Amino acid sequence: MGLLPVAEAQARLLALAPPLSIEDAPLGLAAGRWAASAVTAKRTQPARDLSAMDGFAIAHADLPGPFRMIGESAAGRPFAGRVGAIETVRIFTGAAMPAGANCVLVQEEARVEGTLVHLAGEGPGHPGRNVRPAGLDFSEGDGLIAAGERLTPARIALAAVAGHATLPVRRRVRVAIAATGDELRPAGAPLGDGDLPESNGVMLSALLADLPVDLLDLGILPDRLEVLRDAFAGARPDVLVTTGGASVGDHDLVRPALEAAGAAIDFWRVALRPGKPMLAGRLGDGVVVGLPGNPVSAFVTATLFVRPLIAHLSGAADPFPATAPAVLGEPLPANGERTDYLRGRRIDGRVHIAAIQDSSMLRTLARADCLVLRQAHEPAAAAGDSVEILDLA
Ligand SMILES: Nc1nc2c(c(=O)[nH]1)N[C@H]1C(S)=C(S)[C@@H](COP(=O)(O)OP(=O)(O)OC[C@H]3O[C@@H](n4cnc5c(N)ncnc54)[C@H](O)[C@@H]3O)O[C@H]1N2
Ligand code: MOO
Repeated sequence: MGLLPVAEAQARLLALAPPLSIEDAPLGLAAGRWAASAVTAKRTQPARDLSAMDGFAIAHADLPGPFRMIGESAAGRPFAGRVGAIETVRIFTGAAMPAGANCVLVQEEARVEGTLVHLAGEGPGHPGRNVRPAGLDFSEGDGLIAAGERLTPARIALAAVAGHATLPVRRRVRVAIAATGDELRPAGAPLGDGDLPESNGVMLSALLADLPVDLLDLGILPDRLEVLRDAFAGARPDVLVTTGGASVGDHDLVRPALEAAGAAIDFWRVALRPGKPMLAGRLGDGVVVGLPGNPVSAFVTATLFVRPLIAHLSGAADPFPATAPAVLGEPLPANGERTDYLRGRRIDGRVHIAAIQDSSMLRTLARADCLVLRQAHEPAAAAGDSVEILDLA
């Protein structure tokens, strides 16, 4: 198997499984998920003409008044009668406009004497002034959220006011995470000679925290084929994510262990730096993604592959991270055959590239606020050139 171009690998990964089944989620549990079908308005908003201000509902033709106050309209308590000639109704923001009135005199421009209201300012300039007409926001039957759009806080609120208590979403994704490597110990545990605190598993959990996942931590697995095989075969999640053991060394057993567990590997090795040795395939009814062990490689491949896979399974129409243009702070050499994601940091509007890009170095990753994308075979770039970045901030 040669090196697969990144975009091709991403497409093949998503093709391994369709989005998960649909369920109705209460609004409070729908946030951050994706609409599984189009959401339309069950009602018109506002349902009728409402006042946009606190003041007095009048007929514009009756200006300059004075007006005789005949009642009150508050939000939720509309005035039942009708505003006749040079009459007014005390009205509050969000309250229904009474019949016969077509604008609102704001209270700052009114002087009240008993039941008489005098104009004490410019007054509403035209009929309809300070009134929100019925249907200003949307009308019953309008399409509000498209299938595949993320349910942001604003869309949750929109759905609520459109009359929905639940929204159609894909079920949550069950994700199992396994770190592999004899040298790994849980963070904070005592370390023997050659031991290393485990960091990829906790990084992955953190990286997926804003996605609709139920995480299953398979912990740290040793470099032993049978142990790996049994752990991989037993988990049965929607997505199994492994880290480490993906390369070609004698102790890199993830691929053979997955195959022994019954996995069909779809691809191994991507034209990507960092992250070349990643693999993906099907295991049982789920998808397995094997990430490289180097911490920055694991981060980059999780960002480019695991998060988009979870978004895709959750019904996202646009599952891949967005890139944006930025101005390069220093020159970059021509790129080789692998698409490069360089740790960068924006200072005064220019992006500066960390001098050493070794994929073991977490401190440069933690300091980076973006990844600078260099396409395979991209020519050298000068300071001031535009580059594409992936925002990490
Ligand atoms: N002869 C070759 N050697 C290597 C190649 C190659 O093509 N030919 N590829 C290199 C590349 S690129 C990468 S990336 C690494 C990835 O290899 P593995 O996925 O097999 O990763 P490991 O060997 O298991 O670990 C690499 C490194 O990362 C540390 N590690 C692993 N897991 C964790 C974890 N959960 N938390 C923290 N740190 C972890 C591990 O201790 C190693 O230091 O292979 C190159 N080699
Ligand atoms: O791809 Mo490895 O991730 O270059 O270090």
